[in-house]
Amino acid sequence: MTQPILETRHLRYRYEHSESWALDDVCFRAPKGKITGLIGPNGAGKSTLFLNLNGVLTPTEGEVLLDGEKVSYTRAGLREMRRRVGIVFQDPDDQLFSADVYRDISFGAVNLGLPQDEVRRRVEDAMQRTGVYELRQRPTHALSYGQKKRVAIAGVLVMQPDVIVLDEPTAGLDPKGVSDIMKLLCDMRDQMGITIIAATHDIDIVPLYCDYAYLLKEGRLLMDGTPDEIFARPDILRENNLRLPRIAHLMEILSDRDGIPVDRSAATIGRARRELLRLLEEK
Ligand SMILES: Nc1ncnc2c1ncn2[C@@H]1O[C@H](COP(=O)(O)OP(=O)(O)OP(=O)(O)O)[C@@H](O)[C@H]1O
Repeated sequence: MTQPILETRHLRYRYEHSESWALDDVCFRAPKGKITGLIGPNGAGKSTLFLNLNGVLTPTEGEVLLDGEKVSYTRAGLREMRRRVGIVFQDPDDQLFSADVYRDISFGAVNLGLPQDEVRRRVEDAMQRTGVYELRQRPTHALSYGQKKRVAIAGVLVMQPDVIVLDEPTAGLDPKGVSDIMKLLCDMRDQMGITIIAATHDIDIVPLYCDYAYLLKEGRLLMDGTPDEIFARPDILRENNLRLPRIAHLMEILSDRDGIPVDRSAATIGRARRELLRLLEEK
């Protein structure tokens, strides 16, 4: 793995009045400039981990490191952490509260005390990148769900973060909305070098867009690796109520129903392509 920009070491978190650990001994490393997926069933601890990753929650035990430095939970340390690690909640209505799109996106930059010109420059850049420029005067309540998601991402981009953490970025979107939002995240990685961490129940996102992934269950990390490594263990995914990606289902159908001798565990585009090319060459 390349150098992690954000890391937890033996992180444990227990909510007040709770007897069990929401996170237990979690060693999570987000490689710099990559997209890391976090998959896991309901209640696995994904949201709790995210809130620890940007300082909204303070670890009960263990530590969080940003760029190799232990996070300081002083006022200044937390302000710096929240500027560098942006969070996008699952429901954009939890994030948008200003009267119109422009004001909502500018909120964080205004709060940083930046000069007006710089605020305007950052907001315009964020609106262009997220494709919401045309909506800038609209009231936020008059936007579609997908548009609200983009505005929420733009509001984080104006902070010029190093890392953006997104809870279920594709939930509630139609298929085009899903590919548009994932393309936006890939562009932010490729053009701006932003590290992306995304929690998702949408397993198809992992082989298509993620560079690395973690599987979390009942507060513990069960497995991590590249998509190829993760999907080489379909038994573990099935045990945890996660289905295989569609690519793997296709390979299973070709193998089991049609009797074509492909490796039925090929779950990523790269492996499926290699399998199909191998077959063509053998013909
Ligand atoms: N405010 C809270 N107080 C007490 N327990 C909580 C609180 N929030 C979450 N929990 C518990 O912590 C554990 C992890 O929850 P969390 O919301 O982090 O999981 P998740 O993976 O994000 O779930 P989902 O996929 O359903 O959003 C669960 O057992 C949950 O009941």
